[in-house]
Amino acid sequence: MPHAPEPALELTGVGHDYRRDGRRGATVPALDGIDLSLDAGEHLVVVGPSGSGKSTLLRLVAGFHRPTRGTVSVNGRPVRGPGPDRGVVFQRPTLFPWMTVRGNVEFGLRMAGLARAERRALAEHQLALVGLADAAHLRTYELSGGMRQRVAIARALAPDPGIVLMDEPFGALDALTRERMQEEVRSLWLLTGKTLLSITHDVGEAVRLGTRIVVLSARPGRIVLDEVSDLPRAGEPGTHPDFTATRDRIAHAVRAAAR
Ligand SMILES: Nc1ncnc2c1ncn2[C@@H]1O[C@H](COP(=O)(O)OP(=O)(O)OP(=O)(O)O)[C@@H](O)[C@H]1O
Repeated sequence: MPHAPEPALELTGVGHDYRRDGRRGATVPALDGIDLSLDAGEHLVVVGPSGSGKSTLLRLVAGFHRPTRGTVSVNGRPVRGPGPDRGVVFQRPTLFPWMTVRGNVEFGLRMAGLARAERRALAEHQLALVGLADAAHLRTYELSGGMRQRVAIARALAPDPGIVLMDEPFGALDALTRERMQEEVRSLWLLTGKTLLSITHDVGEAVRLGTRIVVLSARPGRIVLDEVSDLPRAGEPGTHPDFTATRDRIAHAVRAAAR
């Protein structure tokens, strides 16, 4: 019998406690009892009230922290630190202002030791995918917020990571740009077939983008709802007849989780 493919992401019995500064032994329980298995090509969106451990979950997958309990694996390999198999996009893109757009996208590729011509070809491909082919020569201070976030996405995608992690990627953008970026990320996901894990406060965004939606409870964060959705694969998810009912159900779960 053929082997089932490894999950793209697997969390088993994951818990995380932060140590409180200056108080020996005192800890803040941020996450507890997280079991999650995500298939390649899915887009998992994590929602939950403030302080429910969403960013902590993403940081554990990114390898910025080691879990206090349990294990995190990406493509069957335990996560022991940050690595090129995971691309990260933050809420406020951390771009290098002295570099051009292309230089920023090439940065990780240069660190990985790729030759100049190869770096350039990959960067140009990614910039075209995010609609910035004509902006490659600009400095990042010449860009709008949405353009900066597109550069950050191109940079995360360039090394071809197995999974892309996005921590509130549109949280700092105005409503119109945010909507446009949601649509762009959905198209990019359909086009590239990448596995994505993102975090948002916006339940509508979660339903528009997530093929899997997980709701975390308030501290410590535990999974209170884990739902598969086909909406992002179907045309314009915001106009789908199931959109409103799904959004209301998830919003209700988030409100209940905050109590
Ligand atoms: N570095 C840290 N040291 C101590 N406590 C922390 C640290 N980072 C987060 N916490 C605490 O862990 C809990 C979970 O935080 P986390 O940022 O993961 O939640 P979140 O759901 O992403 O919140 P938000 O939606 O407000 O960004 C919170 O109570 C927070 O105060």
